[in-house]
Amino acid sequence: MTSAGNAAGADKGAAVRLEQVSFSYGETPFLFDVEFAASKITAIMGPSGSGKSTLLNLVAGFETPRSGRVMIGDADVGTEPPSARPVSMVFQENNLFAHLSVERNVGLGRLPSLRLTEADHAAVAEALERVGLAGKEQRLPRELSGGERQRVALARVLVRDRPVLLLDEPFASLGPALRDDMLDLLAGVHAERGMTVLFVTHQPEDARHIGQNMVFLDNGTVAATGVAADFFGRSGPEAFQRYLGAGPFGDGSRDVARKRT
Ligand SMILES: Nc1ncnc2c1ncn2[C@@H]1O[C@H](COP(=O)(O)OP(=O)(O)OP(=O)(O)O)[C@@H](O)[C@H]1O
Repeated sequence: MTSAGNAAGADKGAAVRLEQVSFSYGETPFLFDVEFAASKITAIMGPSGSGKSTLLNLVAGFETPRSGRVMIGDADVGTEPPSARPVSMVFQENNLFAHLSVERNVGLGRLPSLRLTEADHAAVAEALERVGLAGKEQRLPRELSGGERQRVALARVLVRDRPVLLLDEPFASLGPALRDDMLDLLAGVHAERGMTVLFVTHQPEDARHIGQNMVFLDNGTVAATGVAADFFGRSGPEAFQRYLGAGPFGDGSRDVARKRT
Protein backbone atom coordinates (compact mmCIF):
# COMPACT_ATOMS: atom_id res chain seq x y z
CA MET A 1 0.00 0.00 0.00
CA THR A 2 1.24 3.46 -0.74
CA SER A 3 0.17 7.00 -0.08
CA ALA A 4 0.57 7.87 -3.73
CA GLY A 5 -3.19 8.24 -4.23
CA ASN A 6 -3.00 11.89 -3.32
CA ALA A 7 0.23 13.75 -3.81
CA ALA A 8 -0.92 16.49 -1.43
CA GLY A 9 -1.31 13.98 1.36
CA ALA A 10 1.72 11.88 0.57
CA ASP A 11 4.08 13.51 3.06
CA LYS A 12 1.49 14.45 5.60
CA GLY A 13 2.47 12.12 8.39
CA ALA A 14 5.07 12.77 11.06
CA ALA A 15 7.39 10.12 12.47
CA VAL A 16 6.66 9.15 16.09
CA ARG A 17 9.65 8.30 18.23
CA LEU A 18 9.78 7.13 21.82
CA GLU A 19 13.34 7.56 23.03
CA GLN A 20 14.10 5.48 26.11
CA VAL A 21 10.68 6.29 27.49
CA SER A 22 10.21 4.82 30.94
CA PHE A 23 6.93 4.73 32.78
CA SER A 24 5.22 2.63 35.44
CA TYR A 25 1.82 1.79 36.80
CA GLY A 26 2.68 0.93 40.39
CA GLU A 27 4.95 -2.08 40.20
CA THR A 28 4.46 -2.56 36.46
CA PRO A 29 7.39 -0.99 34.57
CA PHE A 30 7.52 -0.05 30.89
CA LEU A 31 10.46 0.94 28.73
CA PHE A 32 9.84 1.90 25.11
CA ASP A 33 12.51 2.77 22.58
CA VAL A 34 10.99 2.66 19.13
CA GLU A 35 10.30 4.68 15.98
CA PHE A 36 7.10 4.61 13.93
CA ALA A 37 7.81 5.62 10.35
CA ALA A 38 6.10 8.72 8.96
CA SER A 39 3.05 8.08 6.78
CA LYS A 40 3.05 4.33 7.35
CA ILE A 41 0.49 2.12 9.05
CA THR A 42 2.23 0.26 11.87
CA ALA A 43 0.32 -2.54 13.56
CA ILE A 44 1.12 -2.98 17.22
CA MET A 45 0.56 -6.44 18.63
CA GLY A 46 1.43 -8.22 21.83
CA PRO A 47 -0.05 -10.29 24.63
CA SER A 48 -2.76 -8.84 26.83
CA GLY A 49 -1.12 -6.53 29.37
CA SER A 50 2.08 -6.11 27.35
CA GLY A 51 1.62 -2.32 27.20
CA LYS A 52 -0.01 -1.57 23.85
CA SER A 53 -2.58 0.90 25.20
CA THR A 54 0.03 2.36 27.53
CA LEU A 55 2.29 3.12 24.57
CA LEU A 56 -0.54 4.88 22.72
CA ASN A 57 -1.45 6.82 25.87
CA LEU A 58 2.15 8.05 26.16
CA VAL A 59 2.06 9.27 22.56
CA ALA A 60 -1.38 10.88 23.02
CA GLY A 61 -0.35 12.54 26.28
CA PHE A 62 -2.84 10.76 28.56
CA GLU A 63 0.21 9.45 30.45
CA THR A 64 3.52 11.20 31.13
CA PRO A 65 6.89 9.43 30.91
CA ARG A 66 9.06 9.22 34.01
CA SER A 67 12.05 9.75 31.73
CA GLY A 68 12.89 9.77 28.04
CA ARG A 69 11.43 11.75 25.15
CA VAL A 70 8.28 11.44 23.06
CA MET A 71 9.02 12.97 19.66
CA ILE A 72 6.47 13.71 16.93
CA GLY A 73 8.36 14.88 13.89
CA ASP A 74 11.06 17.18 15.24
CA ALA A 75 9.06 18.28 18.29
CA ASP A 76 9.48 16.92 21.79
CA VAL A 77 5.82 16.71 22.89
CA GLY A 78 6.51 15.03 26.24
CA THR A 79 5.17 17.93 28.29
CA GLU A 80 2.35 18.98 25.94
CA PRO A 81 -1.25 18.26 27.00
CA PRO A 82 -3.17 15.86 24.73
CA SER A 83 -5.09 18.69 23.02
CA ALA A 84 -1.85 20.35 21.91
CA ARG A 85 -0.40 17.22 20.31
CA PRO A 86 -0.78 16.67 16.56
CA VAL A 87 -2.66 13.45 17.24
CA SER A 88 -6.15 11.96 16.95
CA MET A 89 -7.22 8.80 18.74
CA VAL A 90 -9.99 6.26 18.16
CA PHE A 91 -10.80 3.74 20.88
CA GLN A 92 -12.67 0.45 20.82
CA GLU A 93 -15.78 2.13 22.21
CA ASN A 94 -17.07 5.31 23.80
CA ASN A 95 -15.71 7.58 21.11
CA LEU A 96 -18.92 9.58 20.86
CA PHE A 97 -20.95 11.93 23.05
CA ALA A 98 -24.30 10.19 23.53
CA HIS A 99 -26.36 13.40 23.65
CA LEU A 100 -24.91 14.95 20.49
CA SER A 101 -26.00 14.23 16.92
CA VAL A 102 -23.68 12.55 14.45
CA GLU A 103 -23.02 15.92 12.82
CA ARG A 104 -22.11 17.58 16.11
CA ASN A 105 -19.94 14.67 17.22
CA VAL A 106 -17.93 15.08 14.03
CA GLY A 107 -17.96 18.88 14.32
CA LEU A 108 -16.24 18.58 17.69
CA GLY A 109 -13.18 17.31 15.85
CA ARG A 110 -13.11 20.60 14.00
CA LEU A 111 -13.83 22.96 16.87
CA PRO A 112 -14.54 21.97 20.50
CA SER A 113 -16.80 25.05 20.89
CA LEU A 114 -18.92 23.80 17.96
CA ARG A 115 -19.14 27.37 16.64
CA LEU A 116 -18.73 26.09 13.14
CA THR A 117 -18.37 28.26 10.06
CA GLU A 118 -19.83 27.42 6.66
CA ALA A 119 -16.47 25.93 5.71
CA ASP A 120 -16.49 23.77 8.85
CA HIS A 121 -20.00 22.51 8.08
CA ALA A 122 -18.88 21.69 4.56
CA ALA A 123 -15.87 19.75 5.93
CA VAL A 124 -18.16 17.80 8.29
CA ALA A 125 -20.55 16.97 5.45
CA GLU A 126 -17.68 15.86 3.24
CA ALA A 127 -16.23 13.63 5.98
CA LEU A 128 -19.62 12.02 6.64
CA GLU A 129 -20.02 11.41 2.93
CA ARG A 130 -16.53 9.85 2.82
CA VAL A 131 -17.34 7.33 5.55
CA GLY A 132 -20.74 6.50 4.06
CA LEU A 133 -22.94 8.26 6.60
CA ALA A 134 -24.54 10.98 4.47
CA GLY A 135 -28.21 11.21 5.45
CA LYS A 136 -27.59 10.19 9.07
CA GLU A 137 -26.30 13.56 10.27
CA GLN A 138 -29.09 14.18 12.78
CA ARG A 139 -29.10 10.76 14.44
CA LEU A 140 -27.88 10.19 17.96
CA PRO A 141 -25.15 7.60 18.53
CA ARG A 142 -27.65 5.15 20.05
CA GLU A 143 -29.56 5.19 16.76
CA LEU A 144 -26.52 3.81 14.90
CA SER A 145 -24.98 0.35 14.62
CA GLY A 146 -21.56 -0.33 16.18
CA GLY A 147 -19.90 -0.09 12.78
CA GLU A 148 -21.64 3.20 12.02
CA ARG A 149 -20.52 4.63 15.36
CA GLN A 150 -16.91 3.83 14.45
CA ARG A 151 -17.46 5.50 11.09
CA VAL A 152 -18.49 8.64 12.96
CA ALA A 153 -15.27 8.41 14.96
CA LEU A 154 -13.32 8.10 11.69
CA ALA A 155 -15.16 11.10 10.22
CA ARG A 156 -14.12 13.14 13.25
CA VAL A 157 -10.52 12.09 12.62
CA LEU A 158 -10.88 13.28 9.02
CA VAL A 159 -12.06 16.75 10.00
CA ARG A 160 -9.32 17.02 12.65
CA ASP A 161 -6.79 16.20 9.97
CA ARG A 162 -3.85 15.56 12.32
CA PRO A 163 -0.60 14.00 11.09
CA VAL A 164 -0.78 11.10 13.57
CA LEU A 165 -3.69 8.73 14.09
CA LEU A 166 -3.76 6.35 17.07
CA LEU A 167 -6.20 3.46 16.92
CA ASP A 168 -6.70 1.24 19.97
CA GLU A 169 -8.52 -1.88 18.78
CA PRO A 170 -11.09 0.33 17.04
CA PHE A 171 -12.96 -2.49 15.32
CA ALA A 172 -12.60 -5.23 17.94
CA SER A 173 -16.30 -5.31 18.77
CA LEU A 174 -17.35 -5.71 15.13
CA GLY A 175 -17.88 -8.99 13.27
CA PRO A 176 -15.25 -10.14 10.75
CA ALA A 177 -17.01 -8.92 7.58
CA LEU A 178 -17.72 -5.48 9.02
CA ARG A 179 -14.20 -5.30 10.39
CA ASP A 180 -12.83 -5.91 6.91
CA ASP A 181 -15.04 -3.10 5.54
CA MET A 182 -13.72 -0.75 8.20
CA LEU A 183 -10.11 -1.75 7.51
CA ASP A 184 -10.65 -1.03 3.81
CA LEU A 185 -12.13 2.35 4.70
CA LEU A 186 -9.17 3.11 6.94
CA ALA A 187 -6.71 2.03 4.25
CA GLY A 188 -8.49 4.27 1.73
CA VAL A 189 -8.40 7.26 4.05
CA HIS A 190 -4.73 6.61 4.75
CA ALA A 191 -3.97 6.46 1.02
CA GLU A 192 -5.62 9.86 0.59
CA ARG A 193 -4.23 11.58 3.67
CA GLY A 194 -0.89 9.87 4.28
CA MET A 195 -1.03 10.30 8.05
CA THR A 196 1.09 8.13 10.34
CA VAL A 197 -1.09 5.38 11.81
CA LEU A 198 -0.39 3.36 14.96
CA PHE A 199 -2.92 0.56 15.03
CA VAL A 200 -3.26 -1.70 18.07
CA THR A 201 -4.89 -5.03 17.31
CA HIS A 202 -5.16 -8.53 18.70
CA GLN A 203 -6.05 -9.90 15.28
CA PRO A 204 -3.13 -11.11 13.13
CA GLU A 205 -5.38 -11.01 10.07
CA ASP A 206 -6.12 -7.30 10.67
CA ALA A 207 -2.41 -6.56 10.97
CA ARG A 208 -1.77 -8.44 7.73
CA HIS A 209 -4.66 -6.68 6.02
CA ILE A 210 -3.45 -3.10 6.49
CA GLY A 211 -0.19 -3.15 8.46
CA GLN A 212 2.89 -2.03 6.54
CA ASN A 213 5.18 -2.24 9.55
CA MET A 214 4.90 -4.22 12.77
CA VAL A 215 5.85 -3.57 16.36
CA PHE A 216 5.58 -6.48 18.78
CA LEU A 217 5.42 -5.72 22.50
CA ASP A 218 6.07 -8.14 25.31
CA ASN A 219 6.20 -7.49 29.00
CA GLY A 220 6.23 -3.69 28.82
CA THR A 221 8.85 -3.33 26.13
CA VAL A 222 9.43 -3.64 22.38
CA ALA A 223 10.38 -7.24 21.63
CA ALA A 224 10.58 -6.95 17.81
CA THR A 225 10.01 -4.52 14.95
CA GLY A 226 10.01 -4.93 11.19
CA VAL A 227 8.14 -4.91 7.91
CA ALA A 228 4.81 -6.73 8.16
CA ALA A 229 5.55 -9.09 5.26
CA ASP A 230 8.73 -10.28 7.02
CA PHE A 231 7.00 -10.62 10.36
CA PHE A 232 4.41 -13.00 9.06
CA GLY A 233 6.84 -15.02 6.95
CA ARG A 234 8.63 -18.13 8.14
CA SER A 235 11.65 -16.11 9.19
CA GLY A 236 9.60 -13.72 11.33
CA PRO A 237 10.80 -12.91 14.85
CA GLU A 238 10.73 -15.96 17.07
CA ALA A 239 8.94 -14.23 19.94
CA PHE A 240 6.19 -13.17 17.54
CA GLN A 241 5.84 -16.67 16.10
CA ARG A 242 5.53 -18.04 19.62
CA TYR A 243 2.86 -15.47 20.41
CA LEU A 244 0.89 -16.38 17.30
CA GLY A 245 1.13 -20.04 18.21
CA ALA A 246 -0.02 -19.46 21.77
CA GLY A 247 -2.70 -16.88 20.97
CA PRO A 248 -2.78 -13.45 22.58
CA PHE A 249 -4.04 -14.81 25.85
CA GLY A 250 -1.35 -17.47 26.04
CA ASP A 251 -3.84 -20.31 25.77
CA GLY A 252 -3.77 -21.18 22.10
CA SER A 253 -7.23 -19.66 21.69
CA ARG A 254 -6.36 -17.90 18.45
CA ASP A 255 -4.18 -18.90 15.61
CA VAL A 256 -2.60 -17.10 12.68
CA ALA A 257 -4.10 -19.62 10.30
CA ARG A 258 -7.60 -18.94 11.59
CA LYS A 259 -9.85 -18.34 8.63
CA ARG A 260 -12.38 -15.58 8.41
CA THR A 261 -15.95 -16.71 8.61
N1 LIG B 1 -4.61 3.02 34.78
C1 LIG B 1 -3.90 1.96 35.18
N2 LIG B 1 -3.54 1.80 36.46
C2 LIG B 1 -2.80 0.75 36.87
N3 LIG B 1 -2.36 -0.22 36.04
C3 LIG B 1 -2.70 -0.12 34.75
C4 LIG B 1 -3.48 0.96 34.24
N4 LIG B 1 -3.65 0.79 32.92
C5 LIG B 1 -3.00 -0.35 32.61
N5 LIG B 1 -2.43 -0.90 33.70
C6 LIG B 1 -1.63 -2.13 33.72
O1 LIG B 1 -0.53 -1.95 32.84
C7 LIG B 1 -0.30 -3.13 32.09
C8 LIG B 1 -0.37 -2.83 30.60
O2 LIG B 1 -1.70 -2.43 30.29
P1 LIG B 1 -2.12 -2.05 28.80
O3 LIG B 1 -3.55 -1.67 28.86
O4 LIG B 1 -1.16 -1.07 28.24
O5 LIG B 1 -1.92 -3.44 28.06
P2 LIG B 1 -2.41 -3.90 26.62
O6 LIG B 1 -1.25 -4.56 25.97
O7 LIG B 1 -3.06 -2.77 25.92
O8 LIG B 1 -3.49 -5.00 27.03
P3 LIG B 1 -4.84 -5.51 26.30
O9 LIG B 1 -4.39 -6.22 25.08
O10 LIG B 1 -5.45 -6.44 27.31
O11 LIG B 1 -5.69 -4.30 26.02
C9 LIG B 1 -1.33 -4.16 32.56
O12 LIG B 1 -0.70 -4.98 33.52
C10 LIG B 1 -2.41 -3.32 33.18
O13 LIG B 1 -3.05 -4.01 34.21
